[in-house]
Parts: sequence; structure tokens; C-alpha cells
Amino acid sequence: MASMGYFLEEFEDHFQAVQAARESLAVPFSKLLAASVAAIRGGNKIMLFGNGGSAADAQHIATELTIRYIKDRAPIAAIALTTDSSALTAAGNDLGFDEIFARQVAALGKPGDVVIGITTSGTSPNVVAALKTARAMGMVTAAFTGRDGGVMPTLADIPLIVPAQSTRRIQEVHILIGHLLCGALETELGLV
Ligand SMILES: O=C(CO)[C@@H](O)[C@H](O)[C@H](O)[C@H](O)COP(=O)(O)O
Ligand SMILES: [Zn+2]
Repeated sequence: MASMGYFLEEFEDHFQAVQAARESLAVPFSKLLAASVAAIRGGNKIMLFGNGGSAADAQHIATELTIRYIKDRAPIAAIALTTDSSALTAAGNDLGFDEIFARQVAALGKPGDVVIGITTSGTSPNVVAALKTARAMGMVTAAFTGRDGGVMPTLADIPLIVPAQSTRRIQEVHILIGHLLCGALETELGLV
């Protein structure tokens, strides 16, 4: 079957991305976990956002935290800024697409919140603008990114840069890291 070569190559590429990420993301992941634990214990929340597949990742992760991941337990405060079509269209229409997340961060964010921008390129202007707003307001800024990290190494307090080049591979590691954050938070917070 002609497609079998493609199938095997994609799996191999995925394995390599996951393996490289296990080495390079352990330290930034532990920083993100510590910041998230401190935020939730302090009555703060986690906010997530991104475009396209990363928008889906943001709402996927927020839902695991607020509703359920592995076990039944108390909710963990998290919100995706990608789901309110009224806010997104009004911000896009009235302020510009680059402001769709920044405006929500300014409205909903509090000092001590953890803000996670998800961008494979590290350069999407609406993600960049929201992280700048969050930083100016005293939130902890994290980025799930890839390639060279774009502007995230200097913009985010905690950049998690997946050592892969393609958007799809980077996204596959992003959702793995998101799941790990959910599971580790359940354990660290001792929630039942
Ligand atoms: O999911 C995919 C491709 O796998 C796309 O929807 C992708 O997320 C979109 O092209 C995004 O606009 C890419 O933005 P970014 O990751 O560079 O911030
Ligand atoms: Zn995708």
C-alpha cells in the first residue's frame, strides 16, 4: 500500500519529536507545574488561548481542568479564551483580530493567574499581544510553542519549545504536555 510509507514516516517523526521533547521540556514543565499549583492554591486561575488546532487544544485542556481528567475531584479554575463567539467577533470586528485574546485577558485576568499562549510558530500576533497584556498585569506567562520559539523565549516567563519543525508534530506534543499538566495538577493539588 503506497500510503504505508507515509504512515510509517509520520509515526517515526512523531516518535522523534516526543523523545526530543521529553529531554528538553522536563525543566520548563516543572516550572509551569509549580506556577500553576501556586496559582490554584492562591485562588487564581489558568487561562489558555491559541489559533486553529491550538484553539482546540486550549479548550480541551481547560475542560479537563474544570470538569474531569483522570479522576473525579474538585474543579480546577481554568478558562479557554477561544470559545465565546460573541467576544471573539466583537473584539475582532471592533478592535482587530490581534486583540481577540488580549482584550479578554485584560477583562478577566488577575495578578497571579497563569496564562498559557499556544502557538507553534511563536509569532501569532493575537497570542503575542495577549501575553504582553498578561505580563503587564502581573500574571505568569507561559507559551507552548515550537521551532525556534519565535518571540516566546523573551516574551514568556516559561517557554515550552517543542524541538520539532512542523506544526502538526509540535501540536501533537502540545496536547501531550497539556494532558501531563492536568494529571500532575490533580496529583500535586491532592484534589478528591
Ligand atoms: O491545526 C493546524 C495545523 O495542524 C492549523 O489549524 C493551525 O493551528 C493554524 O494554521 C494556526 O493559525 C497556526 O498558528 P500558530 O500555531 O503559528 O500560532
Ligand atoms: Zn492541527
